[in-house]
Amino acid sequence: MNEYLGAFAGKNRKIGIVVAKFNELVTQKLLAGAQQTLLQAGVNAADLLVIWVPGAFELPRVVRLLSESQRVAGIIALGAVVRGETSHYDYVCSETASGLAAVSLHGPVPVMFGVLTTDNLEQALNRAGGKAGNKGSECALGVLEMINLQEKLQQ
Ligand SMILES: Nc1c(NC[C@H](O)[C@H](O)[C@H](O)CO)[nH]c(=O)[nH]c1=O
Ligand SMILES: CC(=O)[C@@H](O)COP(=O)(O)O
Repeated sequence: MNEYLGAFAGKNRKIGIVVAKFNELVTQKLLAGAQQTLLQAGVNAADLLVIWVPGAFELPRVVRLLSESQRVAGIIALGAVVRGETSHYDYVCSETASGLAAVSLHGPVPVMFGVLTTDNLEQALNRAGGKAGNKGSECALGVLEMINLQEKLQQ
């Protein structure tokens, strides 16, 4: 697990975790998975900056502000978008995904897409520490890898 730390270790650089409150039953589990994995990898708890937003649609703006703040070396965006009766789901998913992708592509730090987009709550829970793993934990390993890659490519 420590191989993920690489250039990150000993730099006291922070990792931002921006979490949507909507479907908090799920997103709390995603956050716990991300935090546990980062701590197991050797990141200090004091170097984790957790910010809550109302829903997934608000993730891109706050992630962009955090990215541009120069306070963190990488960001994990966490959310759970569960299909309802209308097309609202489609717009929330597409705009959240494209917004976060733009911040990761054009901003100064890597952004991990940890937003579940599911047809029902069961599918979401299965991906937040259930039988299909924990998307938050996956993003934690990914953000460390991306930080290290960026460090090497910018040397
Ligand atoms: N239905 C879900 C939402 N909807 C709320 C939006 O994300 C947004 O907060 C609202 O449209 C106001 O701008 N958000 C989720 O994260 N998950 C959902 O299932
Ligand atoms: C993803 C959503 O915004 C969704 O939960 C909203 O539900 P509905 O389409 O029934 O209004």
